[in-house]
Amino acid sequence: MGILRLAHVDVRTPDLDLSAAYYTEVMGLQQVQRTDDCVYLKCWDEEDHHSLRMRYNPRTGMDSFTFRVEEEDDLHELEKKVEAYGCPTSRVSRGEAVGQGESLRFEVPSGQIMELVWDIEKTGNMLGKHNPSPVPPPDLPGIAPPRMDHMLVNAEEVAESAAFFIDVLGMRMTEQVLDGNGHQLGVWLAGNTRSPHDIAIVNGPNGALHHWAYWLDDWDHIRKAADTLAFNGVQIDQGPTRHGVTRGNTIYFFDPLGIRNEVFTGGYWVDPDTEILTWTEDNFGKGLFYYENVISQRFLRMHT
Ligand SMILES: O=C/C=C/C=C(\O)C(=O)O
Ligand SMILES: [Fe+2]
Repeated sequence: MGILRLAHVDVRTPDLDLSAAYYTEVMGLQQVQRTDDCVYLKCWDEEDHHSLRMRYNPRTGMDSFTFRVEEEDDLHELEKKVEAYGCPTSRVSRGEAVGQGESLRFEVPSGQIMELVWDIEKTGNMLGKHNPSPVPPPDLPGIAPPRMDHMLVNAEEVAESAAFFIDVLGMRMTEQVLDGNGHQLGVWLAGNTRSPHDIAIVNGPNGALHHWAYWLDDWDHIRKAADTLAFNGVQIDQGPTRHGVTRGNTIYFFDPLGIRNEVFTGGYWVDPDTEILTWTEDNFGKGLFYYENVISQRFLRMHT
């Protein structure tokens, strides 16, 4: 019951061709559909219609992010809870969005538009369902991650936002960073997955997207991703390095329009009863970048 996992991120780009070229050739995603003003992309091991929608608009930004719920009825249950909290909701009917049926939309307390959906068009991964190969075709261009992993949004009031995701939407907190007064500066939240985070919220401007991340299967693929990024002249923001929070290995970098991407691997498994890990502000540097123990102004202040 409730929130299952991240489904897709919908962003705007002033240069659809450039963005599509980067996400197919450098990131190595599959372009699944193109309309007049939108490109739909997915990773090779994803079953859903798409995990990224890029829409032409003169201004770069995030339109919305979508989580999948476990059961059809969850949309109705969560609609009541979100309304009771005081966020107005609206329904997007079947046929209005490509690749999915009816969905529920609302603005989260930190200003981003969130969407919940159960009915997603399943187009299958690249391996098929009969005698599937364990690996994708060897000639996929670019980084070619198997799937999207998580995203991070900013909030001026992290605690208020975290309470919404936990108390109203029913997500579980796995880690948090507290300032000297015990106020949350960052929280890491999981849906019904074994991941240490499906979404994280860190202090910053309301409405902002900090990054979304693709999963890679091991640390060696992170190293190869760094080679691919450097070869293609992509601006690397941080890494390759390790997170203290989640224990994951990571690289952050920017797409051609300045949207931050991450590739991520490792991290631990969480059970529903795993205890919350807490970081103090004086260890925030290690929490984010365990080796460097310092967070750059660019990492803290650049958002989409
Ligand atoms: O302030 C940003 C914190 C980023 C942390 C992660 O991207 C992560 O844990 O995956
Ligand atoms: Fe991340």
